[in-house]
Amino acid sequence: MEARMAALEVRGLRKQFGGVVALNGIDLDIDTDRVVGIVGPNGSGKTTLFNVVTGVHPATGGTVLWQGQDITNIGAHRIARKRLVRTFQQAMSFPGLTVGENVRIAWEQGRRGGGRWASPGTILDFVGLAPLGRAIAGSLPFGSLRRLGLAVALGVSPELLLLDEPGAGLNDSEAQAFAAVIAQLPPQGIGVCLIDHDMDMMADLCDRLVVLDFGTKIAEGPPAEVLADPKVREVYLGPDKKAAAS
Ligand SMILES: Nc1ncnc2c1ncn2[C@@H]1O[C@H](COP(=O)(O)OP(=O)(O)OP(=O)(O)O)[C@@H](O)[C@H]1O
Repeated sequence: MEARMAALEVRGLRKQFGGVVALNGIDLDIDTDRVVGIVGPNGSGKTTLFNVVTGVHPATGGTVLWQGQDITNIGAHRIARKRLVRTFQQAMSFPGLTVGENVRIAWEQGRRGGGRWASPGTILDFVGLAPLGRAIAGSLPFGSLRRLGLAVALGVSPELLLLDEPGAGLNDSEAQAFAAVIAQLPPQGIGVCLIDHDMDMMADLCDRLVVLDFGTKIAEGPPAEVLADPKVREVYLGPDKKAAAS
């Protein structure tokens, strides 16, 4: 029987910035029917992984396959057109335009080659921004701006969405509401891979966690299993505190 391929297959991915090895041979499979979380301490290579997979930075070595095609180093715009889309920590939009106009621009881009949304309004409904469609984007409170960032990313009809710290800066109830929207993406056929430091949210939301440390994958699996792994506890708590906590 032929082995089934994951939508995104990362093999031996390496990235060096001068003498700094940010990614040290990462292997990763990601499907589009799941929420996969990437966690790890500051500087462990999470954002660099997103940047290299989506062509923002060239890889130093290794390969990235998307739907069976080698997309390593083909450039960020070509990768985004293949519906492998990332968001940045800073929500992006045209601040002088309305919320609806921002989403329409992305939706029109996504419609070329067959978008999944019937109209910009369906995206606004999905992310809970419909009542704010006529508001000027630049005037939105932070929580709504985050939703707009998601709506714009969804507008281009991703099959896999890479979200970099979507919960950063949100209060607890905003983060919970945002997580509830993210959880609805895989049932719509949109896979999610996200980076976040909020371990409670990640444990609730993710089907699988991948843990990076110094550019190396040190653990991967269901959240409860991964968070109980002594290697992971050591990375987060340190060897002394791990002993005290156990
Ligand atoms: N553009 C760059 N130029 C030089 N070094 C970089 C660059 N981007 C990342 N690095 C280095 O690569 C390593 C991994 O950084 P990265 O931002 O990927 O970590 P991270 O896990 O996303 O961290 P954080 O949780 O703080 O966002 C760090 O040592 C960082 O200083």
